[in-house]
Amino acid sequence: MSGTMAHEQAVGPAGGIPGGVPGGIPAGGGLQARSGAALREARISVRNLDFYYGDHKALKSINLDLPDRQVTGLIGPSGCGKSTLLRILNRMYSLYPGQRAVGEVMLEGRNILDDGMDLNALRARVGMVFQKPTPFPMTIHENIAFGIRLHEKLSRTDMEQRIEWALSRAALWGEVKDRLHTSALGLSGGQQQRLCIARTIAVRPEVILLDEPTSALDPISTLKIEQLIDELKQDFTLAIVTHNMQQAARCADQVAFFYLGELVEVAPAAQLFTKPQKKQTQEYITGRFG
Ligand SMILES: Nc1ncnc2c1ncn2[C@@H]1O[C@H](COP(=O)(O)OP(=O)(O)OP(=O)(O)O)[C@@H](O)[C@H]1O
Repeated sequence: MSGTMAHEQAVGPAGGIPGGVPGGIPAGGGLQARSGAALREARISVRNLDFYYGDHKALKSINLDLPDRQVTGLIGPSGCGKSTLLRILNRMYSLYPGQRAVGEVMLEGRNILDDGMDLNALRARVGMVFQKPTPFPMTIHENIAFGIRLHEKLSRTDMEQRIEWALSRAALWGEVKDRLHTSALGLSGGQQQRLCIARTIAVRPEVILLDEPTSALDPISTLKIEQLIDELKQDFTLAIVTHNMQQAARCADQVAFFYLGELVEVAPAAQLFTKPQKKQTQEYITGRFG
């Protein structure tokens, strides 16, 4: 992902291997997966999806539903295709010639892979937050207003209300309300990541994609983002890529395990972590391979 990431971050509308390393789950022990609610109806349905980087087929026949206003965790070893899947869900890959998706990604009855899809509108509906916080080099206020202006024309009052709403939903308002017109680059890493989440929320998306959103953050900032994810699912459908299985267990209602471009297993989090159906899943979550 790294080579293309800076470009993708700039155009965003609003925007290891765990075996034996932190994030791996010891066999049979210690995991508190969300045992929660039954999975809801799909907000996004992926059907028979293949993806190509030139001749390289990076995803093979993926079928996956993202349940409405719930969190789907995407896990699997490095290079298995997790980030690639996220980049398909808001057509980020379309920025690059030679990258191609075949199949269906249905959002509200429409295949977003269709040629006629309005990509600007799609990226407002399906927002993305990246691994490294990526505030624009402008004020906190402008960081939020910039994305809104790409999609909507709001009166001054409505704009101010929307900015406050987005920062509040991202659990940042209290910390920044007195410094809205100072540079976003003066915020801590964790605050910057919440600002990026606020920027994504500000255009009122239906779906929020998070690509390892806490891997650059300290444990306290990580906890805040995880709490935020839990709150955001009241209104938004979320998908989170993570290498940290405890994080997947804490945050996700449903977990999908990928390996070598294939979706090996998808299940409610508690089930996947306690009773995986596939040997590869079992081996991965217990840190026996990566
Ligand atoms: N721009 C690219 N051009 C060619 N191949 C790519 C490109 N980006 C990713 N790939 C390949 O596609 C496959 C899936 O990569 P992807 O980044 O989706 O994996 P990932 O599971 O997100 O990995 P990580 O956890 O390390 O971020 C890998 O084989 C990778 O080398």
